[in-house]
Amino acid sequence: MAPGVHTVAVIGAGKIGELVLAGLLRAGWPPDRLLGTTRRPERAAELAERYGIRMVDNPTAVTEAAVLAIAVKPQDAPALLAELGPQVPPEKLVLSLCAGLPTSFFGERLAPGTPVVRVMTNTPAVVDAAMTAIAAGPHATGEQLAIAEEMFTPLGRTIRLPESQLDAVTALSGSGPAYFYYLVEAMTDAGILLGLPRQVAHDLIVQTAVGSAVMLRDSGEHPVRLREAVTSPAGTTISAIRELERHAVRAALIAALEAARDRARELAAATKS
Ligand SMILES: NC(=O)C1=CN([C@@H]2O[C@H](COP(=O)(O)OP(=O)(O)OC[C@H]3O[C@@H](n4cnc5c(N)ncnc54)[C@H](O)[C@@H]3O)[C@@H](O)[C@H]2O)C=CC1
Ligand SMILES: O=C(O)[C@@H]1CCC=N1
Repeated sequence: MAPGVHTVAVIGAGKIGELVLAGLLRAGWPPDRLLGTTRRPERAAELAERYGIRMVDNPTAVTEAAVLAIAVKPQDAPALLAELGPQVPPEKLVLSLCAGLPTSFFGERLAPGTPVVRVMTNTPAVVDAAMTAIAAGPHATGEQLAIAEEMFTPLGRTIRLPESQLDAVTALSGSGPAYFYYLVEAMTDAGILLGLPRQVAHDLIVQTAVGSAVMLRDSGEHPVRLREAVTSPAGTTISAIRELERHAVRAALIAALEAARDRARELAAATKS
């Protein structure tokens, strides 16, 4: 599919919506094939100026776009769908970028047969390094999944998964960048404790994170082997690893991701009350 064959409207152009619009423009989408909507007029003016795209109201987006990418917070989705759902003709493709909400949430609020594809991307989309998972809802065809894929592949990697795995994906890769930034913050603090200037500590950790990530991606080696190669007998690394184990960092990460998955489920459950 050539970029811009379909007009795409991002409904709720906040942080993620903006990343998608900017990424599609970088991928060659013509600005006149992109629309955005927001609640605040100042935000609409800012995006129109920054990207040269047309910011419209929600009903205009529904009329003019073939693909509606819903990027509001899950908590705002019920009100949005109450307003918009009855206006969406079933030949439109609805992409949900919302954490937690199953495609059935949209199915219940849209005309019967409207195709819905659930997408979970992440903020490294800003540097075309996103991880995006795509899942078909009941009425989405292979062709419609391919449209979602062709929109998100220029922003990084995409993977097709069953919808039942999307809450876990949200916990791992959707929220994932935050865990890495948290680790960088904590390791930078450690550098300060060890007497390094903050900027030096930051630069050391960022390049170490980039190098380690590229090695993980490109070497094909298991992370355990990569870690073992750093861990010399009676050396420095094993002393650090012993402390990580003593503080149950592995168990903390497992619990943290389980909590994120559970929160995704709660967000969906809250739309039923
Ligand atoms: N921030 C992240 O890293 C990720 C977020 N997501 C999902 O993306 C969605 C958006 O998240 P963010 O961009 O972080 O939130 P955000 O709050 O920055 O963006 C949401 C935007 O929707 C607008 N909005 C709300 N109701 C509207 C309506 N009725 N009509 C038009 N615009 C409306 C808000 O004004 C806001 O600009 C959420 O569902 C979230 O779960 C998914 C993956 C990663
Ligand atoms: O924190 C959140 O709810 C969103 C979804 C995934 C990343 N950020």
